[in-house]
Amino acid sequence: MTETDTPPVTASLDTDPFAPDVLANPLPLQARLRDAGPVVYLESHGVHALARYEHVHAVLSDWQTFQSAAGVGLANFREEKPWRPPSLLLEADPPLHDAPRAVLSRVLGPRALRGLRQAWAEDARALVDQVLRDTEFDAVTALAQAFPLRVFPDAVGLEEEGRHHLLPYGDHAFNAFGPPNALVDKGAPHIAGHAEWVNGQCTRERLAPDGFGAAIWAAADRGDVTAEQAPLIVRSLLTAGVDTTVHALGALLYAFATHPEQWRRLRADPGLARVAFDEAVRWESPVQTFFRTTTRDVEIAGTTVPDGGKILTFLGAANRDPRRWDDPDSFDLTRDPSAHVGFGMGIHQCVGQHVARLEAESLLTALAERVEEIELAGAPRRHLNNTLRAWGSMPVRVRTV
Ligand code: HEM
Ligand SMILES: O=C(O)c1ccc(-c2ccccn2)cc1
Repeated sequence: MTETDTPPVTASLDTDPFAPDVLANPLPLQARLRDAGPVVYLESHGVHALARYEHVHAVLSDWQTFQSAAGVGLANFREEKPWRPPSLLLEADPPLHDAPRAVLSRVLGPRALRGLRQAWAEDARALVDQVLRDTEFDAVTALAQAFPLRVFPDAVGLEEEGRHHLLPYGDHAFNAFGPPNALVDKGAPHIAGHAEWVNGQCTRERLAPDGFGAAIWAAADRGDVTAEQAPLIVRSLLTAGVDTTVHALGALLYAFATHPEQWRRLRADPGLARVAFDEAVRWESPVQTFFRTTTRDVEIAGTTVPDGGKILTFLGAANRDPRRWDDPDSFDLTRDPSAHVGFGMGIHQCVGQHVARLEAESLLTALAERVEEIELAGAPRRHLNNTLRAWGSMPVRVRTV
């Protein structure tokens, strides 16, 4: 065998990316994964990991070779029953994916949201005025959780009673993409109660006549999707649309509380609110990882992954890849973050991203009008989740005008 015949050896690591200490601070493992090679075999779960921007982008852009229908978690739906009926968007490939996606693209699209802009801006100002009666508060509970939970359930058309089920339902759903570890065990005893309320809210009669939910049922009445599909499409909003934005807003507030010069830049130019949100999503990546499943034996950068193999894409690592980003670890409003993979990439790229951006812009604009300085008033505490990077609490101190 000459030198050139020797096949490249695939790097492997025995670190568990879903271990509590790694979830609390994933940055060292992300750097090790990026540097170990384009593809790294994770012995802990028998999967192949991608942490460099180039390969994460390429895999998410090729839905035929790297499918979603076998699940986007560690569980392989070809071998085991999902914990709940699969999502018609997230856990479906074309053609099944096409009609539900087209419906949500319209229901959640920028044009549909124009009617919410004024109301959300006013609601954000009302919340901020109320919170700023104190100069110290917990930014997670008072803002990052409070604002989405004030505006999003109303926009969907949910009943008032029972909305406390939303956060724990989503938290369990995102834990369930990981391995069956202690985080999944913690949520399992309660998920039936949360799911009963969530699934009940997806039925036509329990939805207000003028929200995203009613618009999905109207699409079923038009025949764009079937009446059987409509409740599952509404369920997508309730699963994917709450915890993600709560933790993205947490990331945004943490970024500004630890970068006073960037806060001054935003106050000087409030038009930076939207780019600030995307830079926070790149920098913290509230959605850290998820999987794809190969549909054939496929070679990725010299490593052959067999058909049915699970590929773990590290969005957080890709969003800080020095091969793609200058000074990736800095939170910097002068950069163009638009190519980040924090909302995914390709046909499954987040269909709710415009809703998330409008929530963030509404809240951030209201804060920038009144808060001259914001800083941490104590050590923030992480909330651990197998998929989400989140803050459990974040004491802050503000100086207002
Ligand atoms: C900052 C907040 C958010 C982040 C970081 C986020 C992130 C993501 C990511 C990474 C994906 C791709 C998953 C994959 O490729 O398998 C995704 C898909 C999705 N997101 Fe979001 N999301 C956010 C907010 C929302 C909101 C507010 C909604 C609903 C209103 C939503 C609904 C969905 C749905 C339905 C999908 C599946 C799309 C498809 O498979 O075609 N997300 N999101
Ligand atoms: O359609 C659903 O139920 C659903 C849609 C999207 C997600 C998701 C998964 C990973 C990263 C971001 N979002 C979860 C659930």
